[in-house]
Amino acid sequence: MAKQYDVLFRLLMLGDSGVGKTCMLRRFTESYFDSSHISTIGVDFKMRTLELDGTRVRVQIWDTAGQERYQTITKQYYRRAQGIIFVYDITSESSFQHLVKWAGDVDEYAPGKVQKILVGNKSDEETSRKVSKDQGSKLAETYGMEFFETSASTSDNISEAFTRMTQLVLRAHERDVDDLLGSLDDYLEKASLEEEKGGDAQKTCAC
Ligand SMILES: Nc1nc2c(ncn2[C@@H]2O[C@H](COP(=O)(O)OP(=O)(O)OP(=O)(O)O)[C@@H](O)[C@H]2O)c(=O)[nH]1
Repeated sequence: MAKQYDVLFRLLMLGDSGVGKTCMLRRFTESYFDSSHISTIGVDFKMRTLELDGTRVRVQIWDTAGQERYQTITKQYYRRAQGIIFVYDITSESSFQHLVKWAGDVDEYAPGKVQKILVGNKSDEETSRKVSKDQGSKLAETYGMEFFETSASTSDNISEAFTRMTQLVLRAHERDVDDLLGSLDDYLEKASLEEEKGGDAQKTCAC
């Protein structure tokens, strides 16, 4: 069966417990919002395929537990990620302050080439806001990241944030992807020639 995508990337969501990581992921992958909070245990993931600049990108998005007691487990996933989404809750000052810790952990455990964005979630809760948009934007600038305010509840900016994250990763790995697609083209050409000759060609494409 033909492969449904060209490349596979792994993204990781980090941030305090309750900021809305699971809800954001559900909104993006299943267009669904649940107002209950069931804490993630360890890690969980969901997939979605996007078509970007003519490339079919399959993203495997890892949702990590924000609770401290799972940190030993979640840190093991840092080094396998190509993109990291830092999330805080705009109604929680502490979740914003803790970003220093999350970013420090990533510097320690994640690969240098990893792409990062900053997201302030729950933008629908304007009346309970504790972190201004300006504060979020300035912190993102300090870290050299792009910044989004999102709402998993209303869906505002959710697709934009995940899509941009994926695009940044795709661009950072453009050369690898070009090499991969080039070898895939060679393979398909060879396979069709073999088919014409009645032969059989096989290749396992690991990305
Ligand atoms: N108003 C509003 N509530 C939200 C939003 N996103 C999440 N929530 C609520 O915030 C609570 C926590 O959401 P989760 O997605 O479970 O939080 P989490 O970051 O995955 O938490 P952990 O798994 O413990 O790390 C839930 O009650 C959600 O309904 C949002 O955009 N707006």
